[in-house]
Amino acid sequence: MASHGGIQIPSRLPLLLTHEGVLLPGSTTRVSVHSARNMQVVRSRLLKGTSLKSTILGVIPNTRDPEHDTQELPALHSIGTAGLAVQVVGSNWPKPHYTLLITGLCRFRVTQLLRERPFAVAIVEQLDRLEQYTEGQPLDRELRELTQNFYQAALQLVGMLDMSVPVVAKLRQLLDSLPRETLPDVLAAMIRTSNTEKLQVLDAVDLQERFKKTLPMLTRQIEGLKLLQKTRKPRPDDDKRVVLAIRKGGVFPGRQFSLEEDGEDEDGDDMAVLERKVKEAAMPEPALHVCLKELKRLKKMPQSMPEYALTRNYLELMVELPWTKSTSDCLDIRAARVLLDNDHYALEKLKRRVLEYLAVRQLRSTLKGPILCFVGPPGVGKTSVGRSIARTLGREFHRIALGGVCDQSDVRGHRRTYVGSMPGRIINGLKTVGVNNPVFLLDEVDKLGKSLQGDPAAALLEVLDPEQNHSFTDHYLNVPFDLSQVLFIATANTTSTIPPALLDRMEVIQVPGYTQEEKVEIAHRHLIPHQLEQHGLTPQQLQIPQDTTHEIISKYTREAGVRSLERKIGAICRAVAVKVAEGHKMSKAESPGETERRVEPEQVGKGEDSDVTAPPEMPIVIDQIALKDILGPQIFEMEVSGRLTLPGVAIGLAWTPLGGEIMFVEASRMEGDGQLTLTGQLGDIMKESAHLAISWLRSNAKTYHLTNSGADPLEGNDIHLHFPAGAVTKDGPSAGVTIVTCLASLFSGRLVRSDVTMTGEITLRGLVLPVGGIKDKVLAAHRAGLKRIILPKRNEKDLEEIPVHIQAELAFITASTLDEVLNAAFDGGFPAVVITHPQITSKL
Ligand SMILES: Nc1ncnc2c1ncn2[C@@H]1O[C@H](COP(=O)(O)OP(=O)(O)OP(=O)(O)O)[C@@H](O)[C@H]1O
Repeated sequence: MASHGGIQIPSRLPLLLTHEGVLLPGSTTRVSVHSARNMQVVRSRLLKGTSLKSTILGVIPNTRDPEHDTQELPALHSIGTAGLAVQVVGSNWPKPHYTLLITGLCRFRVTQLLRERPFAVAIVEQLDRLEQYTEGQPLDRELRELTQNFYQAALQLVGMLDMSVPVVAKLRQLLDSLPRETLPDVLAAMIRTSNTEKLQVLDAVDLQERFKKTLPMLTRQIEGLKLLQKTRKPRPDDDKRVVLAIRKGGVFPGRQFSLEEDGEDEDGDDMAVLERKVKEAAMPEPALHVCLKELKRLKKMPQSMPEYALTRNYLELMVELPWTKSTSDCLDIRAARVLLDNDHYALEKLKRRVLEYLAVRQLRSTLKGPILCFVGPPGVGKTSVGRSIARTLGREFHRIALGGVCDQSDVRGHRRTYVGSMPGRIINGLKTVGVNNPVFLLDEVDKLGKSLQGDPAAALLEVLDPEQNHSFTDHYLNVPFDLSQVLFIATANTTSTIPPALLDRMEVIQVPGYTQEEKVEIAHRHLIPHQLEQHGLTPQQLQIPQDTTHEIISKYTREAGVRSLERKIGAICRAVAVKVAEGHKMSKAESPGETERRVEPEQVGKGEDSDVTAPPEMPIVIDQIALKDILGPQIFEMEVSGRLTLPGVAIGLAWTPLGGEIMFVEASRMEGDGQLTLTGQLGDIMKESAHLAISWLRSNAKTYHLTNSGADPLEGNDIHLHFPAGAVTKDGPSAGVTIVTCLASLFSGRLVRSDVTMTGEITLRGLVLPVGGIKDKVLAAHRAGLKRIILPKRNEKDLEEIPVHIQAELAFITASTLDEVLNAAFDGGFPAVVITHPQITSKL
């Protein structure tokens, strides 16, 4: 039996014949066992044997053992490696086989093959004679140098491997602890070498020769790694890693790149990056303090913990917030005026107020001013004026839609203890714009809701209050953020539903609806060019004359703003775009008849006939017929005419958040016992107005001849008052005069003038009090084609707001008493029998 450094292999060894891979001493490899002979070795030696000796096999490389017993054993490689089978794994699928894990012990030479079946057994001679080292014999100089060079190269190689510092340190330790003579075998097994090369190493029985054979393989590997590193793109934080490595004392020759294992590596990196970002975010002291604390916690947390992600998200938000980042204002009032004028037609009052506001801000260079709140019907340009303000100031713009928000945490965020907690809309907005002085448009403040989750309006109070908002604390952040540089603008459709405390902090600027003419101008200056651009059309392709715009406005839209007008123009553009794209002619396209009249007469008859592939005549001009083709039959009609043909109907004017409206009031009388029925979804104030009106008429019935026989017109009668469009809730006192007029018409049997409309609150004594929303109401009357408007006398001043050309088309009658109203509402007046009769009042 041969011996070597404590390893002693039996002189008779069962042979395992392998054909893939070469087992070298000092390394461990997996060997797949399929062939009959090898299977027998496993079964009889490894599975049955119980001694350590039986687990030592002679592994002969490069031999394919024949599948069938009949076939002769091929010539065997004379040198093999004695190996210790440390693990046997068997499987029956797809066919019975074993996988062995074998550790190479030492070389041997086959001296005599004892038998071939059922497995080969040979007498062997242990080859590795390494006593020179272990027994302290002096090495010859060449071998010593070789060994030293090899060791250095091995160190260099380990240093170049892309592994974490601890792994490299371990490898280094291993290199130091191994006897030097084993290094060629160990490293040849580790590095990228072919089977032939490994076979050469195995065959190099002489140690010196073995060093000589393996050293070039090692240097080749080092060169290869160097090349790889050169071609590899340096990562942005490579420098930092090297610095980190130096600090940790982990410098290895040739090692310049990553020092950590991949997974750990990225994480460690990320942490460092995050930490750097936290320090660079220029946050105020309290926020920085919290961040550093969280960062410390995060470093200790395993990634699998749910809190890890939460804390990380928090930190990432904190570093993204614009604590000190801001844009510089570039306000030039003259330029602002031009810009506002260019962006918006009309809106004079609003633009004037905005300019004043900006001018004051420029002079005082402070933000502590009122918060502007634009109140008006939808589509009148409130949002877009807000956007223009941001542009004039050169600031970022962000719109926060508050419609339907009924949870405090929408504004102020959720506490971080909640799963899925988020910051509120204010902080989110700041993160989006990335600066701390944007223009925030709080859209639809009047539509804030309330719920069990707290009142969002209360949270907004803090946001909007210049005294408090420098330390606004979002629940998610849990540290104050200075909002004092943010310019807040609010919009609403009505002030009535804005919480009073919020309204108190804002300066309301009413934005009334547009007149027909203004809408036409807006359409031609802004909406049509914008829609053309949106649809990829040019004015050379599509023209919409002013008459057509008038038609669209009066027949297809009924709104105070211009939003649905814009949509209709969009619909026209789409229809034309299809025609342009198809190459069809708009005129005599496919079908004769109406379609052929879609263009102006001059374009018809220019040889278009049935040429469907020819491009359409440019520009395509939308006339009334083309309009009907595209938008369909008109949607709205002047419904006034025809409805005033019976006594007991009058037209009033109402103000709604959507603008002014004309409102019909109908009354009918039937036999009964003096009951009053009111229908049409009326609010309390409206009901009171109805009762007031009835009372006044009853008390004045005699004066105006409203009864046939008795003193009370209600005697033996029930009265039903109806306000059509019952789906819409109506409230407010301004229908008082209309109800009186309607009932007066009913009782007197006279028709109200068909061109008259009115508004005004009444008192029991017959006085007419002023009401709001005059401009919107007048515009609605004008839209509806009514010519005569009865207003409370004290509202006369509001007429100034009405454009002159509209005033010219309307007759305004101002009244301070109901008597004046009735006289103006009926043709030929509404005379009282004895106007100054002293008994009238005494009858009350
Ligand atoms: N005076 C105007 N000049 C030019 N364009 C206008 C004007 N008024 C409104 N517009 C245009 O009308 C469209 C609707 O306006 P915007 O969205 O600002 O309405 P809004 O008043 O904010 O409505 P909402 O109350 O529904 O939010 C926009 O495309 C806007 O450019």
